[in-house]
Amino acid sequence: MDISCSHQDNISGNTRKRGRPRKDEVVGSSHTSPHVSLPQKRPVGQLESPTTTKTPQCHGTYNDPYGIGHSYDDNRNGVIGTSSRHSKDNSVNLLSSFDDVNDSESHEYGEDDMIDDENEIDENVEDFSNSEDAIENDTVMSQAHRDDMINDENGEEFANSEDAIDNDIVASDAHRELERILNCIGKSLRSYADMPFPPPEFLCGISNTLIAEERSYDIQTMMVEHQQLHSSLNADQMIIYDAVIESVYNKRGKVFFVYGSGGCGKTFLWRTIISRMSTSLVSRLKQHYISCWSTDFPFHRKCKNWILILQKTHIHAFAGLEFVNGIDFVPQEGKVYSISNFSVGNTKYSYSVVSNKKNLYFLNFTKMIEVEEDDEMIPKYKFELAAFNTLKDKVGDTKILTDLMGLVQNRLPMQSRNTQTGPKDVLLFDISDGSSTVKVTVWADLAHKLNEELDGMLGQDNIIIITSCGITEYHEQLQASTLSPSKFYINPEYDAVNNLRYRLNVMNEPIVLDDKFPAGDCAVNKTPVYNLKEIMDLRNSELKEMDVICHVSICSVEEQSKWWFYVCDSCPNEVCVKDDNYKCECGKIGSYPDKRFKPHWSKSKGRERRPITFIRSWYLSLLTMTVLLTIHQS
Ligand SMILES: Nc1ncnc2c1ncn2[C@@H]1O[C@H](COP(=O)(O)OP(=O)(O)OP(=O)(O)O)[C@@H](O)[C@H]1O
Repeated sequence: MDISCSHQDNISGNTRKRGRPRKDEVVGSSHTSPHVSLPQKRPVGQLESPTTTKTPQCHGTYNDPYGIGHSYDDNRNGVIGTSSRHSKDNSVNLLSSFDDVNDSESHEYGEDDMIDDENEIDENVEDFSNSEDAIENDTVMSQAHRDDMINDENGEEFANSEDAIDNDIVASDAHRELERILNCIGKSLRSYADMPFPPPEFLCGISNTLIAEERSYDIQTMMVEHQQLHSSLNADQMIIYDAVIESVYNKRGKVFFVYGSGGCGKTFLWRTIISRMSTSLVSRLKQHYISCWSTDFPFHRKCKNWILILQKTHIHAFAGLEFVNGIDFVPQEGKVYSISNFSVGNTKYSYSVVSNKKNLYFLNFTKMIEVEEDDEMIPKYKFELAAFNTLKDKVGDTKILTDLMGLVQNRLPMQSRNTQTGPKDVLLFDISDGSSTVKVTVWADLAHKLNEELDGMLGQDNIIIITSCGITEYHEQLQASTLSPSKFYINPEYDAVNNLRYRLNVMNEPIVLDDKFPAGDCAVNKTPVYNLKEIMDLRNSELKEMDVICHVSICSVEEQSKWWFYVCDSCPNEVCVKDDNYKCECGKIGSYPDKRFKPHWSKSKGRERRPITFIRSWYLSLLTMTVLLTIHQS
């Protein structure tokens, strides 16, 4: 057997031969060798060649500046890797964080499997309270839900819903037809910069032939094929396989040349790698599932909406009923799930519940597995809390719904309101941020649930977070009203809640500092006490992990360098203070940004300086118990 660079047809030859089997193809039947049949398989390294080396050669020395799939236009001459054609439509995007999702291109796989319901709010939602008398305004909101209503630049409140839908559909249909015609002559609307391109759901069945081919692979079949092929790889093939997969999964972007004589097993290896790629179409993401509601629109399929918290932020996911009915468990809020084989697309519709510009689409073959061990890297909650003094801008905003936080005040007994769909129960109360109040109307079942929970918490100051509200204004009084995706959280363990509580306390009473040094507990717990030198020496000890209490004297507080900063709750950027609010480049204005720390500590004054990162809970105790105390005392 030889493996050589000159093996032309390895990639540039007939792609069907090298490609993945279609749904109608039988695994293993797409390629047979005239020399070696499978029952008498002769793995790489055992096949004879009189002229060339028997050892497969694999080089992975070139970095791909663009990442897999964009690294080389010409992948002939025995280059084994992921061709741009494959990666473009079946990319292996190992998304490890939300940033990756943000950065990833829109992926759409198999239109039949796509969820085409990207609408945002349930038609049957409880809607905005009417500014007049807090009666819900079903008409306005349900029209808003059906349409992509937007505030007209000229001041016209909302477009006529039915017309807007029709026009959109007609336009998209026309663009689809144009695209189909252009495809016939090998062109596309995308070639014309000024021409709009129809949304993916309108492209069903007319995609570019290559894309259509790529989408027609049967994932289940490919998984079985991969298992079969992979289990047959010989040692040499396995080394190359591992190197390629490692590069792809760790985004190293290497280019590999695998060469050898005819019949030595290059194609076999190629098929094994490609079948692996296609079984991991897109990333695996761990996420907290936090919220669920249904949409059911006249022209869209039913769909579950989930809000998923990823490592840095959260995202709106759509799961079609085929997927929901196909899983044998009900996802539970707060649990962590690993999901794979989903699609990522741009947010195109109004009434988003999060500001994230990407959505996840669960496909029929998306996998969702509960993760038992939570490494606590994914936060339990994630909100985009709006500052009260920015709410005026959100009145009538049909783009992004609003999360609010405040102290519950002036709760009225449950009452009933007449609406267009009949009488509905409402719970009315105010929330305060210490300087202003917002009137809140909670509708129907959510109202009963909230009322019950607040009844059980009488006599204490309750801080509530209400998500996905609509904002209205009446007589200069801002009002928030719950909608279908709205949820409430009373006194959740969330930084912003602690901040607000602290702020409210500061406003009402003098700060009391705890003058007990926490290290006093060490005698009780028998935790060993080490000085700084002894702690540093622990680096050389065999102990891998231990709890210590460290007594340190703070000689000075570094005032010049910033050792913490505020970050936006919509994106990871640092925010700056402007007009009593925190403003981010992304446009978000908030009152309760998250804090990030980048402290340094000194082994001794002026000498070795070590950057360390503390998790927030450690810092809070440090701040209240030590740093604040020291500052005040000195
Ligand atoms: N590890 C393996 N286990 C079983 N069969 C194998 C293995 N490796 C290769 N084969 C078989 O050996 C035959 C030749 O392999 P393959 O077609 O991959 O070689 P090749 O190097 O691509 O040949 P050519 O350069 O002529 O295209 C095929 O029938 C293939 O199924």
